[in-house]
Amino acid sequence: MIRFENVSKVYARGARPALDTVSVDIARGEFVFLVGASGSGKSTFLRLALREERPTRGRIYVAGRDLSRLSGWKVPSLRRSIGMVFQDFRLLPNKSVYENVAFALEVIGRPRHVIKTTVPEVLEMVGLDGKEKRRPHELSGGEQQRVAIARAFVNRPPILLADEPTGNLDPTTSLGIMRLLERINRTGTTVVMATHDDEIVNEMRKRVVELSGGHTIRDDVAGVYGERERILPDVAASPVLDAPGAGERQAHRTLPDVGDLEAEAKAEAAAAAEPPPSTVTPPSSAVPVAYAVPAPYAATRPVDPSAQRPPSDADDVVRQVLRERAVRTGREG
Ligand SMILES: Nc1ncnc2c1ncn2[C@@H]1O[C@H](COP(=O)(O)OP(=O)(O)OP(=O)(O)O)[C@@H](O)[C@H]1O
Repeated sequence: MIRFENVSKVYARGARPALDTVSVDIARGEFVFLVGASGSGKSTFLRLALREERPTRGRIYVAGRDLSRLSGWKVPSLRRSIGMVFQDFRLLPNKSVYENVAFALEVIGRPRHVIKTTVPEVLEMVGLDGKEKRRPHELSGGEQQRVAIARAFVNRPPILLADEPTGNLDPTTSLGIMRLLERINRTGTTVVMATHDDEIVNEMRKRVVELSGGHTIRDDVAGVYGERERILPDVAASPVLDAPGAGERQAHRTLPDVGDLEAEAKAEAAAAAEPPPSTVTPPSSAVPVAYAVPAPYAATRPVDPSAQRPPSDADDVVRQVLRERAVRTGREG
C-alpha cells in the first residue's frame, strides 16, 4: 500500500539528508508506528507519501501509484485516498463540528444528499453525535482530534496518516484516540502514525519502524518504543515493569474496552476532573519499580500554540501531566 524504495530526501543543497536510502514496505491494512527523535525524518516520510515533497532519490509507491510518474493533475486523486491527521488538529475555527467534516466532502464534490447521510454516521462513529453544532473552541482537545479524525476518514480513504495525533493530549485522552485509530484500522484502512509517545507504542504492540538521522534503524513486527527490549529482554514484556514510572501513570489511565465509546468519553471526562498527578497515590499493586534505563529519546516537540483554546480544568490537568513528563524525561535522560 505504501512502498519506499531506497528513498533519500535532501531539502537544501549540501544539507544532511532528512531521509537517507530508506526502504519500507507497508501492506494494505497494516498499523505502523513511525518513531524516532525529533528531526529523524518522520514528518518528511509522511510528506513524501502525500506527495507534498518529492524525493531526491528513490521510488515511492502509494495506493498503487508510482509517485515519480504521477502527473500534477493526478495529485488530488492521490490525496483523496489518504486521510491526514495532525498534532494541532487544524480544524476550521469558524465552522461547526458538522461543517468541518462536511467540508471535506464538499471540496471533492460529493452530492448534498450523500453529505447529509455520511457526516452524521462518521460523527457517531467517533463519538461526537450531539455535538454537531459546536465550534472547535467549545470542544476538549480530545474531541477536537475526534473531529479531525472524522474529517480525515469521512471519505473512507484506504490510508490514514497521522503526525503526532496525541502530541497535545493527556494520556487518557490519547488512549481514546488510539482506540479510535485502531477501530479505523480494523475497517481495513492502513494506518501510519508518527509519534514520540512511548506509552502508546508500548501498549499497542504494533509494527514499529524507527528512524534515526534519516536512516531506518529498526523495523519490528510488534515492537516497543525504545531500546528497552534489547537492554532488558526479560522485563520488557512485563506490564508492571513496562516503563519507568509506569505505576504512577497507571493511576491516571482507565483503559476503556475497545469500541466502547461511552466508556472512552467517561474516561476523558474523569481525566479532566482528576486532581493533578502529583496528588494521586498509586495503587499498591502498581508501585513504580526503580531501575536505570536510558530514556529512549525525549519528546522535544513543543505544544503547538495554534491548537490552544480557552483554558479549562482539563487544560490544567494536561499542562500538569506535560510538566511532570518533562521533569521525568529530564531526570531519566
Ligand atoms: N522544509 C524543510 N526545509 C529544510 N529542512 C527541513 C524541512 N523540513 C524538515 N527539514 C529537516 O529535515 C530533517 C527531518 O525533519 P522532520 O520534520 O522530517 O523530522 P521529524 O522526525 O518529523 O521531527 P519532529 O519529531 O520534531 O517533527 C530535520 O533535520 C529538519 O530540520
